[in-house]
Amino acid sequence: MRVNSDALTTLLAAGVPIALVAAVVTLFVSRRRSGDDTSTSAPAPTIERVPTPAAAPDDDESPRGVDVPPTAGVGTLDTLPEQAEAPPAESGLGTPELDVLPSIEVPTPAAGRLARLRDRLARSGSPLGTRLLAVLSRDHLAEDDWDELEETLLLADVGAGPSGELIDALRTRVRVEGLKDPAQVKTLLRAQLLELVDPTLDRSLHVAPTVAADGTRTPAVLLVVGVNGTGKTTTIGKLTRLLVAEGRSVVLGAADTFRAAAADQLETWGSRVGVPTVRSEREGADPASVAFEAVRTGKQADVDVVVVDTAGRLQNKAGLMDELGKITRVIGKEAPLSEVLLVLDATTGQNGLNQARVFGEVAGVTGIVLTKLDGTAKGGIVVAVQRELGVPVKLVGLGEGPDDLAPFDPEAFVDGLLQ
Ligand SMILES: Nc1nc2c(ncn2[C@@H]2O[C@H](COP(=O)(O)OP(=O)(O)OP(=O)(O)O)[C@@H](O)[C@H]2O)c(=O)[nH]1
Repeated sequence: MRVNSDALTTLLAAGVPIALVAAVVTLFVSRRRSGDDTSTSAPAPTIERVPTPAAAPDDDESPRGVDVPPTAGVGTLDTLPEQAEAPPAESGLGTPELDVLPSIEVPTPAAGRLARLRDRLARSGSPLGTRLLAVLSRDHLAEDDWDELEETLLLADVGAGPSGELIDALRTRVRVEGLKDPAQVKTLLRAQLLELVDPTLDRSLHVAPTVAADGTRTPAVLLVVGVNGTGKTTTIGKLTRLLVAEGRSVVLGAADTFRAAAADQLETWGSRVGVPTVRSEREGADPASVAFEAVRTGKQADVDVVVVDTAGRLQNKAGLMDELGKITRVIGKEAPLSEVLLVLDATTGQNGLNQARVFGEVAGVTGIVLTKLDGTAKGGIVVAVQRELGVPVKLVGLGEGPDDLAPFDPEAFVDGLLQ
């Protein structure tokens, strides 16, 4: 690793306890994986931070100056005792200072969430479905009616291309089949909308670690990108809960170093469900360094998934490309990226689509998370953004609550629109 004198000074000033704390995270996670149950709620230690130089790849993109706080190893354990446990005395960490922190929460499983998606869409008034059905149930559909239908779709952010396709398909079938009965019209509309949303796309989240022939496991790495304020950190928090609810072990990487509060926010989300966060104590630290350390820590700790948050607060495409390119290259030294999730705010309409286009070009997006779907009746953005990027919406944000994130289900979504 080449380190210039400034960087060296910074490195020493930052004090980097990577090896030590990674070992603690490893101990914590391996205990959790092995299912050890410490049913007594022993308070866990606060680990003293010891400056240790970070090992890193041997080039200019070497990560440095990252702290790996043992956030998971803390808590009064009254719900999931196996999730947070003090390292044993033989770990060489010395006498731990005892600390009492909040209990670890039990997130709700994903299963019940799809129904909530339907409820939320229905409660949002869903003018798309209601207005479409109101027009389609008229006795004779004149040219103006078809224009009104198309306008309704456009207003719901479905996009010009898909709206035109849906109207053409509906027109043909209504004419050919002579449909009048509202129930039949609704069934037809449902089928057409579903086709637009495309139930054939693979919406599974790739979160399984890979296992080499020799049995070595490499965690799945999820990189979360998007413009600031779209809900990246919140989404990672919610997603972490979803993963924990499925029994997966997780490490978070706070590579949004632009704002110190973002790392605090992520750490808080993680600690609520016993998940550690790798972060830098310095605002403005190299995001790629944090990302690298998070993945390396996740590997050492043998976790299932590493989720990396990013800032997305860049002024231009070239800067964004540089930063995300560096993050992905540096992560790639440790593990392949399993998913690049683009977080988009559903309420931003065309602006969101422009963002999607840029991130799609620079970040190799594999899935979309559409947040704040609870705050808009314009569900058509699902169709438009999938068309724009050619990748599926995999998750949707349905509120600010900790479990308001659901795997996207096309049928539940369309039914929600048509309620
Ligand atoms: N209603 C609603 N609010 C949401 C949803 N997801 C996130 N939010 C809110 O959106 C706001 C921004 O969320 P953050 O997670 O901080 O956004 P970010 O993209 O990480 O922003 P930066 O850290 O500035 O890059 C917060 O107030 C969240 O509570 C959602 O699905 N529904």
